[in-house]
Amino acid sequence: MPPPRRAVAKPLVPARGPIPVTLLSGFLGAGKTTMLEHILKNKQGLKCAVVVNDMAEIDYLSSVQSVIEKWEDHDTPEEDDRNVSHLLIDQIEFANVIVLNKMDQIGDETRRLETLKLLNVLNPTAHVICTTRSQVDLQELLFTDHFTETFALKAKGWMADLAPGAEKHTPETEEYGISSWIYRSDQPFHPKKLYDFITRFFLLQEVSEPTEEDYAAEAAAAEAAAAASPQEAECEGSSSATVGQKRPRDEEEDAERKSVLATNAARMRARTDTIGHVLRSKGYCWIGSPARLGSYGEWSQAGNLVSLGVGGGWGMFPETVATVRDDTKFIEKAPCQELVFIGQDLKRDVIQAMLDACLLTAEEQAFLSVSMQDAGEDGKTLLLFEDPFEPWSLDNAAEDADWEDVVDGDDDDDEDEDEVVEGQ
Ligand SMILES: Nc1nc2c(ncn2[C@@H]2O[C@H](COP(=O)(O)OP(=O)(O)OP(=O)(O)O)[C@@H](O)[C@H]2O)c(=O)[nH]1
Repeated sequence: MPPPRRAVAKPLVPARGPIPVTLLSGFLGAGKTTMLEHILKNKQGLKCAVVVNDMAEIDYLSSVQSVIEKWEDHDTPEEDDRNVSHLLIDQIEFANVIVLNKMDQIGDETRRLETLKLLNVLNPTAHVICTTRSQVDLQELLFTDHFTETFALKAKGWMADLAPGAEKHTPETEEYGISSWIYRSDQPFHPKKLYDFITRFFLLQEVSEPTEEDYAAEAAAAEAAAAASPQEAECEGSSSATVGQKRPRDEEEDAERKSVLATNAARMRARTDTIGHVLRSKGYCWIGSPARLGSYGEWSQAGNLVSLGVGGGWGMFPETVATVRDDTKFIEKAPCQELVFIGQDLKRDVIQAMLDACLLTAEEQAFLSVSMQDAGEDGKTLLLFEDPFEPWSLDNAAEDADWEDVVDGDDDDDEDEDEVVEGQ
């Protein structure tokens, strides 16, 4: 009698055609190598080539179970333009499949559901798979044919929230206190008040496009460093006599780092106590300085860090992606505030009241309108309110916008150019 025929698994990938690519990313220790081994040992006839891009310098060890705490504790803005929180959130928002590994490490069912809920709010369209030792059905992971740029853009929960009519879909009940909420206003912020709000609760990282001068300064610095390299080499050599001892510069850096961490912790406490556990906020803001009125500010917060910089002119406002089909489109947008807040036990009323208090008062707005009307084209150079933010590079942004359209004018002839309104 012939031996029974062994069942041969159906290959996942067709013999011909383009080679499918799967991008696997995650923090150190998440279980990527374990997953790769699982993939490479597959019994489904799947032949895989692996290209590794090791980002070992990002010193981060976390299972997603502890994501909430890690977001708060490991912000290191000086080491990476995007801090660890932003990196983690970018990965979650971009993914079309999220593998939540090390489930054996999550003993608490509530914690598990809380994490799943959070992932769903951050990225409502991703397929989430819970695994232990990365044991995932490869059908769910590879060759899914899910990726399109539109899908990746749409995946961002905050963008879906900003889409017209999206609020209707927000569930009334908030499981585990995790929710998203939008702050909106059609009035500009007072720059100093907004700055104070941000720096009371977060670390602020101002993002600016490099200018021609920045490039020139960078090139000059590189040239100077190259010219000075023999001396530097000498210095390095002499420091070998003090092996094992910390150089003064290291101590200074340590002290600075400790101070950043202390500030971080204090702001996190203030934030949680006052406005709730804000994990993510993102959107567009409008700042009432004459030089900024024609541009929207792009606001992106994850954990302790708020990144803020000029996004573009209001005439080039990106259409919310939920309405985008194949391409990114731009629309004319009336200047406004649209900030999505995602978090746990958000104190919406407090955030609403505090941000409302950052808006220009009716009196300030009238003063702004009149001053700019009177100053004409020079209005953009007026400094009407204290503005601690770094100047925005308007090369690619507000120069294109018809900034005068965004300010109501009247016939009052107040001509106090360059006047700073004290105490406002
Ligand atoms: N308890 C538990 N341990 C796991 C699980 N998955 C992986 N591990 C272990 O976690 C450690 C890290 O796993 P790796 O697969 O090396 O993680 P990685 O993401 O490749 O790590 P890096 O290469 O450092 O980025 C190893 O000791 C694994 O055996 C799991 O589901 N549960």
